[in-house]
Amino acid sequence: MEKDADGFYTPAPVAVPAAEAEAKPEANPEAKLEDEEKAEAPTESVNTDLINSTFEVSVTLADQQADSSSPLYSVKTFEELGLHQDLLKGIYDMGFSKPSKIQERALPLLLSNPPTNMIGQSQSGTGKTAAFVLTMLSRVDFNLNKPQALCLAPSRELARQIMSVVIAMGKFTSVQTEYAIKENLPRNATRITAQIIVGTPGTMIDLLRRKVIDASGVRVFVLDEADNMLDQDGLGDQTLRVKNLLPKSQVQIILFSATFPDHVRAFASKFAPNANKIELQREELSVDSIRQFYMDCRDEEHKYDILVTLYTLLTIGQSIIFCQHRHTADRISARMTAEGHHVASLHGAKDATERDQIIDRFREGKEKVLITTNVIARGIDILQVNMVVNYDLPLMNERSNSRPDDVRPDVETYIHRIGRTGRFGRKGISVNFVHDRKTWQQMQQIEEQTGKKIMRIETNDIDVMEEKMRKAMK
Ligand SMILES: Nc1ncnc2c1ncn2[C@@H]1O[C@H](COP(=O)(O)OP(=O)(O)OP(=O)(O)O)[C@@H](O)[C@H]1O
Repeated sequence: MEKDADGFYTPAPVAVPAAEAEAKPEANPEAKLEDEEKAEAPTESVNTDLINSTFEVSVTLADQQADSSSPLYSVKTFEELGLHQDLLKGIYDMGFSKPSKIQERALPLLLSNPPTNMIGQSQSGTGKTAAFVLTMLSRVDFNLNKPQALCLAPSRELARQIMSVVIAMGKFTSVQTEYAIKENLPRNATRITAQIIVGTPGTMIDLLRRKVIDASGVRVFVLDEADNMLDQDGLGDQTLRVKNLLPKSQVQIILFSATFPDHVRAFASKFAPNANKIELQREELSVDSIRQFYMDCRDEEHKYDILVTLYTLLTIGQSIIFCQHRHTADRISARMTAEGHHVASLHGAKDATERDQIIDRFREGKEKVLITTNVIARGIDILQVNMVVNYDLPLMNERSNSRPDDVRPDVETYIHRIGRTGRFGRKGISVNFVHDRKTWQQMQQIEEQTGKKIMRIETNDIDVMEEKMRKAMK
């Protein structure tokens, strides 16, 4: 496979027999409800106007979009990508002026006829959403009142965010949209006539099974965070079941993610046979505009003290603090709140209404510090987030770790977590807390596997620490 000057691998489509794609066994399909959906409870009508926090951010994109080594670079204009006039209006209305590299590369392939499947990889925050949303909007017949494009995401927060992009980009079209996330539909809904449906896999399966969604007209099936959606340790079974409920031919399958680890790559190729592929190399996975640091903490308690010491820095812009467990997120946030700090916590055990309120308040800047779990490690796009803290490093789940004393870091989740900052060329910093030999080794493995240096920050000289971090954020 040849790598081109822009650092992308674009091999010819690889032929995989369609039958193989369906061959993956469904392990006890009824048993596993996605973790996300288990936690969901009744919610009120959905606020789709989610992207209302962008205007405060000033950024000079022009230089980066003119630098051929940047993932934001393109030689083409949106006009040259074959998009309908109404969609161009939507794009410019969102304030975009030039496509990013993934948009420039993927869109002509995605829009060409006959439709071809796509496996697309590009760093976090480089505009993959627009590429698949514009494809869905381009393939829909607005005169036909039936589902034509389905999009799946791993969390309700991400599904809601994607929907806000569909609505913003489709503003000058007559597109109709609907959610497939728990409790968002009226209970007595019998038939969805909307053309684009965005949701999470469990609810999508339910609506397809009950024929509330008639799949006969579906032409596009998108998986955002596709490696996560196809992972057999995670949502893979459910995603495959959705696919099996769609027509066997005519559906263009589109997979996008910033990461495609080896163990899902082969399955992805079977899931989306004969796909055009746009791939990155491992060392290209995280963007350079995110400066990575670590802090040596003495023990768990010291981690908490350091977090509190960082509070002023955390609130310069906005920050996301990632913990491994829900109870840690709750504990830290309760303690910080009791000590007079202003923080919010979000995880999958909270009910849907509360989750929606928390993320919306954070998006609007009403909360500046969000303490959370991996539930929002992927996809969430909030431009003012300039700092991510890995209070706990992300770890592979138990099934993937052979020995409990040799717990491996989850490098993909790490890449997605730090990618919540540094969006579309903005600067951001990430800070890892290490507090013992094990976490130190885990961080070293992350460093090795990503090929990016993680710099030490002193924890005992607050002024030096602040100065270093402020400088990296500028
Ligand atoms: N061509 C463009 N010009 C300006 N801004 C853009 C452009 N394309 C996307 N953006 C903005 O860049 C931000 C990141 O885009 P997006 O969320 O699609 O990234 P992503 O590649 O899907 O990231 P992740 O891997 O984290 O999901 C969004 O705020 C989006 O509105």
